[in-house]
Amino acid sequence: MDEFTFIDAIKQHTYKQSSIIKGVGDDAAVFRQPAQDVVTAVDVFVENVHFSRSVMTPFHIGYRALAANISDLSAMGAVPASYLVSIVIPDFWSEDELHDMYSGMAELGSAYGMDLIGGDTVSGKELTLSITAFGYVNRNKARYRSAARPGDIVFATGTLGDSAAGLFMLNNPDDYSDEAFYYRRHRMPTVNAEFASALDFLPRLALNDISDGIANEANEIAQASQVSLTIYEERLPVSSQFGQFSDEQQFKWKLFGGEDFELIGVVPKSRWADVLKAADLSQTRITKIGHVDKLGDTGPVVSLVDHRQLKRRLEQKGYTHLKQVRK
Ligand SMILES: Nc1ncnc2c1ncn2[C@@H]1O[C@H](COP(=O)(O)OP(=O)(O)OP(=O)(O)O)[C@@H](O)[C@H]1O
Ligand SMILES: Cc1ncc(C[n+]2csc(CCOP(=O)(O)O)c2C)c(N)n1
Ligand SMILES: [Mg+2]
Ligand SMILES: [Mg+2]
Ligand SMILES: [Mg+2]
Repeated sequence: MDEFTFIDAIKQHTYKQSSIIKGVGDDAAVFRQPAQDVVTAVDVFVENVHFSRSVMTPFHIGYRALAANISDLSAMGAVPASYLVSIVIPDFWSEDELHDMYSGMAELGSAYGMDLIGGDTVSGKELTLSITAFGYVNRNKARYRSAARPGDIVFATGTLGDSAAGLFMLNNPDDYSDEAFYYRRHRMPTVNAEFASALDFLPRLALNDISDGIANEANEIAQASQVSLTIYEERLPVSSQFGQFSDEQQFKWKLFGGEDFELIGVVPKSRWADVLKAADLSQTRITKIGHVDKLGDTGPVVSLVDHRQLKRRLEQKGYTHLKQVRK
């Protein structure tokens, strides 16, 4: 198989999105979307940073990479439409493994009516996958981190910490309950695109997707909106068997674990009932986890009220790349 046979094998022969004028097969793709705003995001996934072959099959690698991108589109309130895929492929990856990786993307992409419209294929030392996703949102309805105001409600979708728990369980097999559930939450995370776009009617809403851990994303909202946030530890939503892990693991995973691809949102109190209705329609679990406060004397702060009702600062830590000091 060479580069061109490979491209031929993974290319779609028809496109679901009517906006696509040219997909795979020329120097670039072309689409037209006159009425809406186009939302685009790119993320890169590197072997042994974002995934390890010991616990992820090629199918899962593809699936989760696209999930991370759809999650960013959801966090903007956009409806997913199409994606580009660039890969660096080591020699030892087989044709079947590559096709399985594309099947992982195609399975999730198809569920959201998305088309693969292009990409790039090169050989190299370490498997690296970069996906650029496109979505649409009604004009001026993209949801920004800067939309939070004092008095608003802070909420989260789904449950937190499951992906980090799943990764830990995959690496440290033991006698746990609900293993399959946690494995799946890590390998095939749910995304909240229907819920986010169902909130289109709201005049004001801030959203952020939880890729690095809610402590990080809550701080991003506080900084972008120039407000402070208070979050109650006891309200943080966790899965039914989460209690099987130590207190320390639970605390670390639900606040700093990341890769849950759930959403943290902020809405005016007066709109909470509308959010609950949209969540019900899209069968999304949502939980009120805190509120927005005025900017503190020292700037935007996120506080965590713990199970003993003690309030402390929730630092912006989580999964951060480039941590080492470099010149
Ligand atoms: N190398 C880069 N060049 C240009 N812009 C970048 C680069 N890296 C990140 N950005 C931009 O910085 C902002 C924050 O990016 P970041 O990757 O932290 O967000 P995210 O995709 O939501 O999070 P994550 O990657 O953890 O899922 C985005 O606007 C992104 O496009
Ligand atoms: C082998 C392996 N080691 C560690 C992790 C955990 N992990 C990697 S990247 C990331 C944050 C999101 O990344 P980004 O900010 O690049 O979107 C997290 C929580 C993993 N999944 N696999
Ligand atoms: Mg990113
Ligand atoms: Mg994001
Ligand atoms: Mg990150």
